[in-house]
Amino acid sequence: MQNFQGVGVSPGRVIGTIRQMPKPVSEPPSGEQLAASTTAEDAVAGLKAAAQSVHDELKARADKASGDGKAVLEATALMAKDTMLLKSATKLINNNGSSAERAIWEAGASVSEMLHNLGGYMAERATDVLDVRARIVAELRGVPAPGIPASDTPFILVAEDLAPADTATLDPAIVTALVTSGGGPQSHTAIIARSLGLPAVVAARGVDEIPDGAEVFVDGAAGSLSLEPTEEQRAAAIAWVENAATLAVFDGNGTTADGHLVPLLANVGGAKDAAAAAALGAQGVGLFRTEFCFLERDTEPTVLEQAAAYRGVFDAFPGKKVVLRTLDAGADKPLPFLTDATEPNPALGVRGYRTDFTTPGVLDRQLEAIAIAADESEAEVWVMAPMISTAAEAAHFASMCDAAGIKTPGVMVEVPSAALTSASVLRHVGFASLGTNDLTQYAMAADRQLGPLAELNTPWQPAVLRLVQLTVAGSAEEGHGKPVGVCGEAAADPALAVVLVGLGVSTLSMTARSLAAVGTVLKTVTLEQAQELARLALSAPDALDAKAWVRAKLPILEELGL
Ligand SMILES: C=C(OP(=O)(O)O)C(=O)O
Ligand SMILES: [Mg+2]
Repeated sequence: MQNFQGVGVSPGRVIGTIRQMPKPVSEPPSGEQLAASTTAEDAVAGLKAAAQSVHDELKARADKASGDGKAVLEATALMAKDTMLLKSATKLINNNGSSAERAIWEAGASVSEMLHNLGGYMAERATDVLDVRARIVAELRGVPAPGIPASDTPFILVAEDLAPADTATLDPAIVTALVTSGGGPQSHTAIIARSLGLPAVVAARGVDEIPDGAEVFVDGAAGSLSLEPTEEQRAAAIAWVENAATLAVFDGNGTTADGHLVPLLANVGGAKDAAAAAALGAQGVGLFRTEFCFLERDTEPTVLEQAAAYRGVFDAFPGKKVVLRTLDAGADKPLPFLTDATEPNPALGVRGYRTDFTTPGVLDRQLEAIAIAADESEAEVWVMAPMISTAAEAAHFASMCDAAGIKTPGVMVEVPSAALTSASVLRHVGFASLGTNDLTQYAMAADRQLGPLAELNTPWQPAVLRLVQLTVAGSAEEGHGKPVGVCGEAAADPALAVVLVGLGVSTLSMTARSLAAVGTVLKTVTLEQAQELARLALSAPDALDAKAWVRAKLPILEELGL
């Protein structure tokens, strides 16, 4: 039995056969000409046939898909027959003697650029053209199409990493687990896998070499993949399915065994997520990532457009708390109307609240939109700014909220300086929410997207836990005791959630899929036991020990496969 070890990012135990994600299609060399044995006529016919078969394949998949995936596939299928694309490629073959591959590559680039420049809906199609040209080149070369392999039968997907666009067509009924050789635990792939409830392991070196069709056992909590599953592993996979019912529904009551209340909230990116989170029992929203409503936009949305988007989330939680985060543009979430794509070091650049320094006015207008939406809804709306570093910034943000008529301003604590000075930061605002994804990245100086740094980049690092403890202590200083929640991915790890409660965190916000698991485990410990586990984790010499020591004291995790 051969084992591959990575970092577990979403629990679940499954057995299945693997399919490797095809490598991205490489660019045909610039100036590549038709082969001597091929006429331009033949090349054009070959190109048309390849485009037709790409269209037919995508159309067949669209017919079977539903929801967002169906729409993406239908739009891409249509693009494969786009006359402008094929005409300009034909011209390059006939006039320049370009190879069919090179011709479609160049034609795709210019059509994509033209669509991009048109803006709005057309600009959204620009990436579809690039996807289609890569598929046509793959078809011409006779190699597998890029993207998630099409299949009618379930499989375990192995990839170097997933691009955000791949995840739109990820069907959890077909892909039963996800294992990547790259990607960090706070990467986009990891966050998506958790939100789909898909068992997932990242940064598992060597898995790219496993042949398609090999039967494997994946343990998403342990972060492992094993070839030739044992009888014990088969039994564990069956037990996971049986436990799934317990872990599917949260009873809407976050509490420790002795009745210490810890509201369990959801992280959402828009109205659809919010409705799903409400259905899964979320007690409110602890992080509404507003930039997710506008990731495709080149231009700033109007105040009314914004108000409508925010209203969609507020309306899913009447009478409940919704913590909205103002635009966190930059680094892993670029917004062309706010961020400078040429920054040499975007994670340390003008991102989050800092965009107000360089593009003043956008934040004021966002606050105006939030106030309109909050006025019209029954949700209890709290508003926080991302990437606050100093007490002066907190004070400035609070004054902006006040001017907009927003009553509960807060800050995200995700920069170590804010954690270390939380007493003075919190003096100006009503609450703080710890963003452990960025707090870890900045405390450990480790890019959250990078697979090779996965061991550094975990919120189990005692240094990160100490920053959490200091943030809570700062709030208790001077007796103001303002609430400090956690909305980073750390809150979705049931063992770490217990530690966070022990450190004095008052709410936990996570992908809605994790609510039931976190709620179930939290109910098995008293507040005093959680505090004891927090002390244990803080005393560990490193992240691996902190995690192992705490997990050893929570046998329910192993029982449920978490
Ligand atoms: C919740 C966080 O924000 P994001 O992941 O959107 O940066 C965080 O940094 O922990
Ligand atoms: Mg963050």
